[in-house]
Amino acid sequence: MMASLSSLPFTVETKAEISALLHGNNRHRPRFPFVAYRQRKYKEVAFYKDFTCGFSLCCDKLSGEHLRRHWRAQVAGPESVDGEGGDESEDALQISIEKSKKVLAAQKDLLQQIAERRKLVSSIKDSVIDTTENEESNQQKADSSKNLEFASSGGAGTFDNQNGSIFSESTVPKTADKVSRTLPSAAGGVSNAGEKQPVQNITKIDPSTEIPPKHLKGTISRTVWSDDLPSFLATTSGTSDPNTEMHEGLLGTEHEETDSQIEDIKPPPLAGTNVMNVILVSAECAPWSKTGGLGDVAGSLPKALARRGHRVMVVAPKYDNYAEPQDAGIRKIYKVAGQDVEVTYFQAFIDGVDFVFIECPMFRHIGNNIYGGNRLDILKRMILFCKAAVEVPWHVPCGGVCYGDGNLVFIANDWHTALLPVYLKAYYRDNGLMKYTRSILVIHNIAHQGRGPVDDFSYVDLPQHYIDLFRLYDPVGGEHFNIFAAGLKTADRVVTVSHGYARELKTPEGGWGLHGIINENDWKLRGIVNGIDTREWNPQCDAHLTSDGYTNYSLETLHTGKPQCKAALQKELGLPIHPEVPVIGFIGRLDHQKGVDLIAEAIPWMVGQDVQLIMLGTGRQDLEQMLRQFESQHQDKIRGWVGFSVRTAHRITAGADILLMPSRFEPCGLNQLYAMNYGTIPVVHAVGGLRDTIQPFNPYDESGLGWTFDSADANKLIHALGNCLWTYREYKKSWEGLQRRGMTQDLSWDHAAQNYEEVLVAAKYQW
Ligand SMILES: Nc1ncnc2c1ncn2[C@@H]1O[C@H](COP(=O)(O)OP(=O)(O)O[C@H]2O[C@H](CO)[C@@H](O)[C@H](O)[C@H]2O)[C@@H](O)[C@H]1O
Repeated sequence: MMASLSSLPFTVETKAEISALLHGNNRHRPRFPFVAYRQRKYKEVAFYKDFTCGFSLCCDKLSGEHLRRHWRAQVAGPESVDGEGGDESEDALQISIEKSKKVLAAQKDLLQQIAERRKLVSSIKDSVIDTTENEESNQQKADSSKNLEFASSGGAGTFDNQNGSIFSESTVPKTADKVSRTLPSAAGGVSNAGEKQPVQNITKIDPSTEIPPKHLKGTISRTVWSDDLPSFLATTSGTSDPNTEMHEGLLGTEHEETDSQIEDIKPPPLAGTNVMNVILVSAECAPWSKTGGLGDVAGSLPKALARRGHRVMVVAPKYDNYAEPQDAGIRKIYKVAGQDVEVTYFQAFIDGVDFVFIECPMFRHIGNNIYGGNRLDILKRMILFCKAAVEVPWHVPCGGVCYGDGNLVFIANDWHTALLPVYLKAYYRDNGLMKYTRSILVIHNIAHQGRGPVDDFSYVDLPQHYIDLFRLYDPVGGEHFNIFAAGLKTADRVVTVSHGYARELKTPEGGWGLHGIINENDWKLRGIVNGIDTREWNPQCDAHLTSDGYTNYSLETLHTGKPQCKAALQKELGLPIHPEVPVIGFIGRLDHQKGVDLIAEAIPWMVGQDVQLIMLGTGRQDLEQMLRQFESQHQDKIRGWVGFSVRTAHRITAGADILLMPSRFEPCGLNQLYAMNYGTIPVVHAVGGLRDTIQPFNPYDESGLGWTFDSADANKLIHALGNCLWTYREYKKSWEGLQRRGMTQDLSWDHAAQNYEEVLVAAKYQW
C-alpha cells in the first residue's frame, strides 16, 4: 500500500496525511480530508479528489480498512479489493495517474475557453450597460424581488406540527402579479410534519448562467436544483446528508479554485473550507440601535466573520427610520399571543455583511427604549422577532439569493433571542426540516433571563412537552418560566464573552440560578473574549474627535494629541482646563452591575485629591439623581452626564487619563478595551472579562496594562486608584509604558472571529 502511495505525485506532507488517513496516525490526520488540501497546488488537489473519488464521508467516521478498500476499488479496480493487488494494482495505478493527467489537461483547456467566453460576455454586457444602465438595474431589482416572492411562497410558509397548529403565517405579496422566473421550484410548501407537497411550475435554470453577485462569490452555498423538494429546500445547498454536504464542499472548492484560476485573483478565504452561512440575530445592533455592549458586538463581530470569507447576515428589529436599509418588498404575518402581526423586511449590504431589519408596529419608535414596556410587551416583541428571524434565510434574498439552510448557523444573543434555537428545533428540526442548520447562543449577560410565571408558556406557541425546557425552580423565583434556560438547553453550542465569565457562570453567584443548566451543558460552553471595532474606536480616525478642539491622534502623536483632547473635554464640560490634573472617566449603565455605588462611596476620598471625575450613564433613577447631585456639590471637580451619548463616550475615552470600571460582574466589558486603544489607563475590579483583559501593572518589570482590585469594595477601589494616581504623577515613563502597551495590543475582532469560527464548525458537525 505504501509502495503505491510513494509513487504518487504528492508532496511529502500530503503522503503523510494520506498515510495517516489510511493507518489512523492522528498526528498527521487532517480534520476532514479535503480541508487540508484546499490550498495546495490545484493539480495535487484534483488528483486527491480523484483519489477519493467523491468519497465524501468525514474521515473521522471511516475506519482505515474502509478507506483501504475504497482506495483499491477506485485505483486498482473492484477485483483488487479482496485480494492483494501486487504488481497489477501498481500498473492500474500508473494507468489511473496517466488518465488523471489527461483529464486535468482537458479540464484546463475547458477552463480557458470558459474564461474567454466570460470575458467576451462581460465586454458585451459593459457596452450595453453604458446605454441601458438604469433599465438594467431596475430589471435586476424586479427579478430579485420575483425570486424573493417566489422563495417566500414556497418557503417555510404554513405548516403545522403533529400537535396541531404551531403558528400560522400567510404571505402577503406586495404585487399579486409577480411570477417566478428563475427559481427552480414553486409552490412546494410544507404541510403536516414536514410532508413534502408536489412541486409545480418548475423552471429549471442553468446554474452556470446565474452568476451570483460579486460579494457572494465563493461564499454562498452551492445551489442544488431539485424537483422533488419543497421549494425552499430545493434552493439550498443540497444538504440532505452531511456526507453530501462534505462532497458539495469539495465541489464548491473546485469551483472556487477554477474561478480564481480564471480571474487570476482572490486568495482563498481565511476560513478556508470552513466557509459558512452565518446569521447573527440580536435585539440591538450598532450603529442603528444600541443600549450597551450587545449592540457593539452585533455591529462588529459579523464584519470580522465576513472578512474571513463567511457569508454573514445580521437580523435586528427596525426601531426607527434608518437611512441605509431598503424595503425588500416582503410582508409576512406571524401569530403573537393569538394576534396576526405583519412584518416587513428591510435590507442593506454594508462592509461585506447583509443587514436585515424587521419592521412592524411593535418595534416602531422605541429606539430610545428598546427594552421598555411591561414584561408581556417585551416578551411578545421577542417572540415575534425570533419567529420572523428564524425564517429570514427563506424569505429575504440578499444580493438576489436567499441564504437557505445549507451550511447555516444562527448566532442568537442573550435571552431576547434565546427562543430562536427553540423555534428552530420545534418548528423545523423536529419536523425533519433544516436538519443541518445549527444554533449558537451567546451569553452577554446572564442577569437578564426572560423570567415570568409558568403561564407565560402559553404565549410562545410551542408544543406542550416543550414546557419542561422553560420550567425552572430557584429559591428566589420559585417555579417559573425562563427563556434563557430553554435557549441554553436547546442551542447546539453556547459561547460567552470571556473565559473568566465562562468560569463564573458555573457558580451559584455567577450563574444567577442558571448555573445548574450551565454545568450540565459545560461540554458545549466556550469563552471567547470580545474584540473591538478598530475603525469605530480608533483615535487615529475617530469621527467624534474632529471638531470642538478635539483631534485624532496615534501612538506617535499621543503626547500632543491626547492632551489636546483632554483640554477639549475639560472645556466642553466646563471643567477647569488643567493639563496636569488627572481626569478619571466612567461610562456605563447606572445599575448594580456596574458598581456605581462603589464610586459613590469613594467620592469623599476622590474630591480630596487633585482630580477631575467625569461620569456618563443612564439607568436607575436613584443613581441618575446621584450623578446630578455629585456634580452640583462639586462643580469644579465632577461632571455627571445623565444620558446616552455615543459622541460623549468617545470623547471621554480620548480625553480622560484613567477609566474606572468597578463592575460587580462584567462578562467581558468593552470600555476598558476602548480605553486602552486610546492610551487611557483602566482601573478595574478583577472580575469576568476585566480580569481576562487587564493584566495588573507590575512596576518591577514594567509590565501590565492597568490596575485591578480583587473585590467589589470601595476601599479596594480607593487603594488601586491611589496607586494609579501616584504613578501618573510620579512615574511618567511608567505611565507612557502603560499607554504604549495598551495601544499596541491587537484588540481587533479578528482573533475572536477565528475562535467563533471554530465554534461554528463544531456546531456544524455536531449531531
Ligand atoms: N450613557 C452612555 N452613552 C453612550 N454610550 C454608552 C453609555 N453607556 C454605555 N455606553 C456604551 O455601551 C457599551 C457598553 O458596553 P459594555 O461591554 O461595557 O457593557 P454592557 O453591560 O452593556 O454589555 C454586556 O455585553 C457586552 C458585550 O458582550 C459585554 O462586554 C459586557 O460585559 C456585558 O455586560 C460601550 O460601547 C459604552 O461606550
